[in-house]
Amino acid sequence: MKRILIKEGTILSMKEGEQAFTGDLLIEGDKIAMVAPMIDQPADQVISAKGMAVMPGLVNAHNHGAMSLLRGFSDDLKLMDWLDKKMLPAEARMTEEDVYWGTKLAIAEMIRSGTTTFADMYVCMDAVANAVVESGMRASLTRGLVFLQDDGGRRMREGIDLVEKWSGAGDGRITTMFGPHAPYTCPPEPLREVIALARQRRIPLHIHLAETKEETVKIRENYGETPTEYLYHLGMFEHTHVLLAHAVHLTRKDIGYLRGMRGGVAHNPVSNLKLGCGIAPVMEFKRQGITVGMGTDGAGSATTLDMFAEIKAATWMQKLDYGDPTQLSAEEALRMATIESAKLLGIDHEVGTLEAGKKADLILIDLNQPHLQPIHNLFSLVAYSVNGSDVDTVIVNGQILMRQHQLTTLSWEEIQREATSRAARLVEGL
Ligand SMILES: CSC[C@H]1O[C@@H](n2cnc3c(O)ncnc32)[C@H](O)[C@@H]1O
Ligand SMILES: [Zn+2]
Repeated sequence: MKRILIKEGTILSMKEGEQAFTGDLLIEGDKIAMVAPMIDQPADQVISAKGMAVMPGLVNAHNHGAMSLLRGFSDDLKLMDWLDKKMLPAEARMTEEDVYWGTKLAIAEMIRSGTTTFADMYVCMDAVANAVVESGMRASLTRGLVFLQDDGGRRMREGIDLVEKWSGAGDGRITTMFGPHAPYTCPPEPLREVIALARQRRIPLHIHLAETKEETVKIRENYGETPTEYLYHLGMFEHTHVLLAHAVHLTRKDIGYLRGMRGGVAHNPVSNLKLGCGIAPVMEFKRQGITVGMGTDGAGSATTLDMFAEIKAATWMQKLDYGDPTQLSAEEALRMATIESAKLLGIDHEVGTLEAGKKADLILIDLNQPHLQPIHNLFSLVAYSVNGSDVDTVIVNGQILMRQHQLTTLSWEEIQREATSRAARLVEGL
């Protein structure tokens, strides 16, 4: 079993109530064996973390990885126009191979900016899973289910195939969910079916909820309810772990329906800002004891997959919304991007904090840079001043995926070549 010893780092464990301290961390195989001020043990590889922050890898709780091929193709549109007129036509041209290379492009970007786990909702999930297995990343995978046209059950079958074929693959790095896309693309009957299936098989659900005002108007026209009430009355929040992406437009009563739910909300601040969707009631969710994690959404809307940008945006949005800089502190935002997101994915027993017994998913951030000195408070520095490009080293499941900014499991030249030509073909004439 390989032993990696990380020496003299500034450790930000993200354990509740623990402050940063100078110390060492020992990895044995795929797990953290010890975190302490000084570890004097033999190791196969010693990494000096002097001048570096050592923290849990970031957990991106909502993404559509292969949409990185559509980054920058269509901006400054309303969500429904952006989706219906631009994204869906381009996605209709996507082959399995496009999804594979688009996902690899996303994974390369995520590793380079310190993300070690991502939740992905997309199509051609064999391609996504292969990209995850080969890269060494950790992921929660979902086949997105749009039920607007009858396809004879093909999409649902693909969702079940994903769960049966890939749960636990990649040495346990892959978990799966069922993914009804959104209230406005899922009528009651198929939604009831997928909820029943999730309950029967004990598989979580991943769904977009109340992202725009237009969605609330449409669902009221169709069903006479808010999007949250619609899901609640179909029984989605009973006995099922649910990951709700966005959750921007909820009434007080809606938030009440979520109280006590399993799972929680994946907040996507940059996408919400860029598409002008609104500000999610993050502080109210937290007050009601609802878990709130963080994601980027796809690069087609967020434009980058840098979770450090999301952390900043999340805090700024709450401060602005309340006109009060004490709202959503640096530490709270960092918790959302690590342990709270891990809870949403149902893997908080494995990742999200640095402690003995958990999987060795961690990042080293180079603090020896002008914009990261001096160091008064590490939570503040990491939340407000660090950028994704400051991440030096990334380890997932005990495997080094990036060392001194160099990817070790992926060929950037190959990804760049494939992504460039495929992206051009997807958008030609659209
Ligand atoms: C059927 S796979 C997932 C599906 O979701 C689309 N998508 C990407 N971003 C968003 C968003 O912000 N709201 C709703 N749907 C979104 C993506 O284009 C795929 O078609
Ligand atoms: Zn999304």
